[in-house]
Amino acid sequence: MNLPSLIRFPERLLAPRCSTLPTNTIRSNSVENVAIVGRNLNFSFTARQTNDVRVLRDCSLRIPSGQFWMLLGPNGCGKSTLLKILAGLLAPTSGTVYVNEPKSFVFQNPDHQVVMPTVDADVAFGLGKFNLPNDEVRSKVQRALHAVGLSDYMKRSVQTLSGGQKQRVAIAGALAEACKVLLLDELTTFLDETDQVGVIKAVRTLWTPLQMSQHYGSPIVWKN
Ligand SMILES: Nc1ncnc2c1ncn2[C@@H]1O[C@H](COP(=O)(O)OP(=O)(O)OP(=O)(O)O)[C@@H](O)[C@H]1O
Repeated sequence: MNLPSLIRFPERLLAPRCSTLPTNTIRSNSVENVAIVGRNLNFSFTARQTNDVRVLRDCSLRIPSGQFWMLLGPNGCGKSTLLKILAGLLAPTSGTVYVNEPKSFVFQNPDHQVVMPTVDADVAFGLGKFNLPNDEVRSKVQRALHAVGLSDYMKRSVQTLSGGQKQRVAIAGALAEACKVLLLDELTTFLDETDQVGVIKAVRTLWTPLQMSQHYGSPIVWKN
């Protein structure tokens, strides 16, 4: 995959020099405001009946905090694969990757992600690991759902939602967890143009106070 042709607004791409840089080297080299670093990423799918499918070849990228980036490229060129590597769902065949934590990945198909019976329970699901008081969970869920325009859907069964609404519930779950990196796979699958703009505004609304109070930004990478 030719990465520079896929990422819009690149600030600086790392020169591909070494394919086996240890992760701790990336961490120590990374300046405070870098959220994603990938170096010389290679990835192949191993197929039994056909030759291995080589998807990524020496991909390097560096994404500073506080920016929206978009992966662009033709069908099958490896955009989802790269996002899954950044999300930690796939391990690269070689190369190194660093992504600021916590990070969230929103699947192309929200049915793979929206798992609880009601909207508010689903948004609260990821907060379970933080052992927060109920009031705080409720407040985070309300803020996140408000940000994605679903305040009136708190008690709705997720089965009754449209694809775009489910996608917004999945994004609300990621926002509620105050992730520092949000990876969105195919934002355009279910959301119409107005909803896409709405979601981007929502993300900015919810993240701006975080950026101001905690002095870090939150890059969003989404595939289009
Ligand atoms: N599990 C798999 N086994 C073998 N090959 C796969 C597998 N998953 C994906 N591929 C192949 O890897 C390549 C990259 O797939 P990927 O889904 O990353 O592309 P993409 O750029 O996201 O495509 P699209 O824009 O169509 O969603 C494709 O050629 C695809 O056929």
